[in-house]
Amino acid sequence: MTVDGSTAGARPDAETASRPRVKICGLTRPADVDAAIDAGADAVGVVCDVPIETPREVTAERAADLIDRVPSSVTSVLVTMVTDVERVSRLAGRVDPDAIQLHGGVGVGELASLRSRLDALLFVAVDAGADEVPSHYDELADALVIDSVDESGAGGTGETHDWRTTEERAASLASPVVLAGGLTPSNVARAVAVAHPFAVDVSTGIETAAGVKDHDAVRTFVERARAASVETERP
Ligand SMILES: O=C(O)c1ccccc1NCC(=O)[C@H](O)[C@H](O)COP(=O)(O)O
Repeated sequence: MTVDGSTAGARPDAETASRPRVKICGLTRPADVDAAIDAGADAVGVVCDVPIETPREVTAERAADLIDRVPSSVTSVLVTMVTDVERVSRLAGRVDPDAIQLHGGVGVGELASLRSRLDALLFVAVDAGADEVPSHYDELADALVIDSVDESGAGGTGETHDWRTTEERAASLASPVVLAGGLTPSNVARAVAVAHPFAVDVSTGIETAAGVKDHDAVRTFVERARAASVETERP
């Protein structure tokens, strides 16, 4: 899931330019990574180094193994709540993802530093309920993940938010917007129709148990998200 409108390594045609990209997140098992890739996901995410209790957190070693399975045509994303520049750089060095998704807030100095030091895309999570998006996020991030986060800024809540508000917010942002929070195979087409995101991101809504993906749900989610056109649904 590059952020210039193409899938990594491929030129976008008219069809791929108008469809939302799909990120499958919170992967903890090799079979689930393979299932997401086989289903046609544009990006896959693993959660590592977060200060909250979550069954989706994996060690850096496991994160590296999972990301090692991801072909170059799919964007691998390391999701973390660490923002200390040295620590993120070390983690990125061990795991070697295409992109890093930061949750929990990140200052302008840290974000600028990460931007200049890391050879990875930077996605920053934004609280869907916050009044405004910090301007440095829009200036320095490669994409903004508008998510239903908890009080610590963590994602993976399984909660939806007001997609209409997200759509209005996205219109004022220069960065591509990734819609996350409570998406499921049943609601993703409607979410795309309302919010017109660049990409959709799902974890909880395709699980049989926390951290375990339902492969049928993964396939259905990707199919329905891909079938939903951002351009043709725009009013
Ligand atoms: O999944 C977690 O437990 C998690 C913990 C801390 C930071 C981020 C986390 N997950 C991020 C994601 O899985 C996605 O970006 C998104 O939040 C998925 O939301 P949902 O579909 O509601 O689970």
